[in-house]
Amino acid sequence: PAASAMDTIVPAPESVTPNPAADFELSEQTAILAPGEAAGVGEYLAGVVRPSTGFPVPVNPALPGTGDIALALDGDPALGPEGYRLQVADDAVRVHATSTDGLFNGVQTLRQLLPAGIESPTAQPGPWTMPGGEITDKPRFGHRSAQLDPARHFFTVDMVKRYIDQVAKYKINKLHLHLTDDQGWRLQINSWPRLTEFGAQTEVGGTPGGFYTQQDYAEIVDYAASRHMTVIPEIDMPGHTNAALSSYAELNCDGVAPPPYTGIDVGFSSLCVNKDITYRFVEDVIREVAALTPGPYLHIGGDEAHSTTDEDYVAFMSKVLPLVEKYGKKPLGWHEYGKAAPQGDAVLQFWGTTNGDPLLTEAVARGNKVLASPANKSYLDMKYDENTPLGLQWAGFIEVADAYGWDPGSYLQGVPEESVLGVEAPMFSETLETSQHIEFMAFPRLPAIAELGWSAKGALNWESFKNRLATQGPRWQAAGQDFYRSPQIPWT
Ligand SMILES: CC1=[NH+][C@H]2[C@@H](O1)O[C@H](CO)[C@@H](O)[C@@H]2O
Repeated sequence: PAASAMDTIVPAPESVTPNPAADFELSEQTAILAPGEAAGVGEYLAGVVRPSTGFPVPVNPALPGTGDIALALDGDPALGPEGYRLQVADDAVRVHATSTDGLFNGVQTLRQLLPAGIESPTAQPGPWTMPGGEITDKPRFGHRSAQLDPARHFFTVDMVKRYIDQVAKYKINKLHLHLTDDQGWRLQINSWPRLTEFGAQTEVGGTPGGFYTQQDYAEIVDYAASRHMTVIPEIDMPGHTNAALSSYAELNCDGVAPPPYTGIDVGFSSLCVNKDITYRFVEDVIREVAALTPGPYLHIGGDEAHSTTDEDYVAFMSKVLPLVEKYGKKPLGWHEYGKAAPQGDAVLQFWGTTNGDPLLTEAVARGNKVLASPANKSYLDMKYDENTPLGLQWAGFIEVADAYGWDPGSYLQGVPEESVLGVEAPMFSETLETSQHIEFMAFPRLPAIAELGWSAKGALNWESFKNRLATQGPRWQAAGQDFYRSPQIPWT
């Protein structure tokens, strides 16, 4: 077991210096001091500690005083855009950063220094003691992403917010939403209303589907931003488009709309590459989605276009990629779209079960970056083992040690670390319907992927990780969040 709670942080910080003589006790008198722009993070922290301690924990703009937790935007530039310095002394706690993102990351570490009960939504007995010492920290990769698939099974705005809060604890800073697929179109597009009026009616298994109005989507974007997370919307094309094709007969090459699809096969649908209306459709969708998305990326999918010839696929992508740029976004796509040789600032998301692909080497040569999400390491919808009641197994079983046992900076052949944008943990929802399902599959493997994205290469160590991960179990229990009690972890 760790000597100090300072040695249990997930993801592993860059440097930790415990000082047992300087424990800090959060008390009835503690205030959070958060001047100027730091106020938002101050209110967030107060929202974490008030319910479980029962203390008032006011948030003040005043300068630091004794007995207070102070958030200050006076960080050393060397901390970078997301780094922080956390100092815990017996009379005060300080978080220093160069940005509110850095303060937010420091607060995620600070909350892990408090006992597990701090995560409870109801008042718990104290004492609320934090171990003394100092932590200096910043991420290895700037892109650390979690993906949700509301297309196969629809997830409400509240379910998405719940997952945002759960993954933010591990310094995930991107949320990829797989908004469209064969089984459902989940985002209202004003210029093509039947996409949701008709195309959102159902889901895998034939149960009622659902969709996000543009206001719902804006609410998700704003909530994610309040957790310092950027939303990356995915409009999957030209394959995985049965929901759109069933909504508009004219989008089909033969002018006949297929019925809504509630199975889990892939590769049977394709937009009609040779029709002009296809590109009016795509441009309208990209225009509306880009206008709703403050973040820099728009994910255009591109996977499993088995009903589109390679020639047609390249022709399609060659017309669509300029539209992404036209509306001010950078293209992200599953790595097959490398066939269309996207320009420099495009990103290929690798989802293979091998150590790379020639398309990645070609992409690196063009100056593209690669987002690492190998399906046999990072897919949270894979079963843990043959007994897992939920999930798929096409990429193999993924236990926690598998999810942790690779280095994103060197795993992909022909992709040097400087070409790796970061990591993502996809979670496709063919078999997942509820928040409990999401939590059971995401925890404890999501924190493993989060550590691979955040911690220094030299800090990646299974013995250390599994012991630190073990201390997260009581925190998830306190929060009323489900997780899989992997036999690989010495749960505390
Ligand atoms: C990028 C990608 N395309 C496929 C593949 O991942 O596997 C997923 C299930 O694990 C499936 O839902 C998805 O449609």
